[in-house]
Amino acid sequence: MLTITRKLEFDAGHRIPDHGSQCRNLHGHRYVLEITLRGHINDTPGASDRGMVMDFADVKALATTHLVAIWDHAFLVYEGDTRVREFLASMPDHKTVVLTRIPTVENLAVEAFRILAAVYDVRYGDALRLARVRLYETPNCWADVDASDLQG
Ligand SMILES: Nc1nc2c(c(=O)[nH]1)N=C([C@H](O)[C@H](O)COP(=O)(O)OP(=O)(O)OP(=O)(O)O)CN2
Ligand SMILES: [Zn+2]
Repeated sequence: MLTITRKLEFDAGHRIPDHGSQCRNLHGHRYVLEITLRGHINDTPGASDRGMVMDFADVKALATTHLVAIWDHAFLVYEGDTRVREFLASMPDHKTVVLTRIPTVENLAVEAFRILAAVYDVRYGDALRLARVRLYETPNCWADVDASDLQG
């Protein structure tokens, strides 16, 4: 078994409602998402992905469908942030994602892990596991969620 990692990027707005400093303001980030998968190298003769744990193009496609396309250019808002939710709802067709937790990078990384882990569980079972999600909020700030962090 070994791991591979695919990096994707997306832009999103957020705020941390009770933050004591400037992060309570509406602002955005170019988030960098690193998806790490653990599996065996495919050695099936003639297979398109022979020699690979998973084709990076397929890693990208799955993550885009189930997460990145949904969060990209959206405003990620805490469900309890009623003032901002009302404001966003007043704008026709605004792309808003309502989250059950405050959109810190820690909570977003956990949510991303849960979404992607469910996708890999259904498709691949034990053959291919989501091992880690790393989410950068800025080049200097990030959160890691490892599979062992969410067990139990
Ligand atoms: N533990 C956390 N701390 C902070 C979070 C977070 O999600 N988890 N988020 C923020 C702000 O939203 C913001 O994204 C961070 O801004 P800032 O501290 O300014 O980050 P920079 O990398 O731009 O900092 P520099 O000092 O400019 O390098 C705050 N805290
Ligand atoms: Zn921020």
